[in-house]
Amino acid sequence: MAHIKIEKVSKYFDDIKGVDGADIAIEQGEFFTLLGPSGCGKTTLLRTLAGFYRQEEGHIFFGDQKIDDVPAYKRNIGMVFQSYAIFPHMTVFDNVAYGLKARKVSKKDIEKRVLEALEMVELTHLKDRQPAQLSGGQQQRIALARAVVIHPGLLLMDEPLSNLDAKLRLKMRSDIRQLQKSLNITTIYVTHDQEEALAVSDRIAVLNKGKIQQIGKPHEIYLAPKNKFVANFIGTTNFIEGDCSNYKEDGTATVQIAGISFEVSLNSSYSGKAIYSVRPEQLRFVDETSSEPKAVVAGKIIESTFLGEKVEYQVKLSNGQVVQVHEHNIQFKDLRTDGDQVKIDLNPEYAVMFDQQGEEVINSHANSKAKTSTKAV
Ligand SMILES: Nc1ncnc2c1ncn2[C@@H]1O[C@H](COP(=O)(O)OP(=O)(O)OP(=O)(O)O)[C@@H](O)[C@H]1O
Repeated sequence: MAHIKIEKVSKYFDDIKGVDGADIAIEQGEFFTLLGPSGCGKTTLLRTLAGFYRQEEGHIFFGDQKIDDVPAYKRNIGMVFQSYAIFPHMTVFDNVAYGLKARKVSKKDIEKRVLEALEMVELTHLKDRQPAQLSGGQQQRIALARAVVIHPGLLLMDEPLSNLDAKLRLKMRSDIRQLQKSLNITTIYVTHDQEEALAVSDRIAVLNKGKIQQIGKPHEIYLAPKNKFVANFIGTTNFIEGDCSNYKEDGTATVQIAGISFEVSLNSSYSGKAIYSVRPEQLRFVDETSSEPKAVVAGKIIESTFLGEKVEYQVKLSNGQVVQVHEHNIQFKDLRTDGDQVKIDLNPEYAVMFDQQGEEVINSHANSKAKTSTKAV
């Protein structure tokens, strides 16, 4: 049985649907991330789970217990927010002890558990300090210790790293993940940062306008996006418009893109405009020696940016469209410069093709062979 089950939950603010029919089942110990742009409903869903909002539709279960009518303070949830929300007038120790005192835990047990929690976040040596004497990263660690010290059944984190600088963010996200794994706490994490989501999550739900677009493991979301929104929101991709025609019994059809045409396998019959999505690192330059290029199109490099581990090229195709190509493992001899004429394999094997509206995947691409868990419940 799922540890947390969100069943067709909708939360309205007058006529705005903050969350629209969310269906999610989360396993014990899972690190589950709600990812999406500003205003997509991440915080609303988190606050509904916490019991700060009451959903208008649907139900929430913790195990087999329906908790729709359980007040927030009885849900046994630990929370960490973007603003550290720690008490400025209390010491680090007292901040962490707060939830235990409220639960009338004995003084001896409070001492033991607070020290354990501070040890986990490596703050034992600062236990007598006031929060104002601590850095942002240290303050967020107090918030984390305070959330886990109550031994919550569920840990909710709302953009906990957004106030930290880039380097500290990387360190903290890996610390959070390790702590979460070692405690095996089911965690729901909110972020709008797709790289962060890919790095920390067991699974991700991508939201847009209150609706879940896709649920899957990080690689599934990245390699097999279910619609144009997800392909665009996660990572970088090239969208190339084309036409799909001539569907045959064997499941193949002809796609015309950027002045060339080639065969693709479709999931089912389709003809009409299509949107072809291919990631910059999946595109490759080809020459006479390349093995089996499938869909070669000519172009000219109009901008190259050397970034050490990779070079990012902007390539203008012969039909005028500009695509991004990222090359890794660069050797001196491979470097290309502005104005170079190149040929690119549009590589249908790894591309995802959407219908004209960008709502459905129409091709059966290599990535669809990966097992996907896009079903919500
Ligand atoms: N208290 C409220 N009253 C009215 N509308 C609200 C309220 N809270 C959220 N909304 C609306 O509900 C939608 C979802 O908001 P929410 O804060 O959940 O988004 P979010 O994905 O967390 O965004 P952000 O990343 O900017 O925090 C938005 O359209 C927002 O304007």
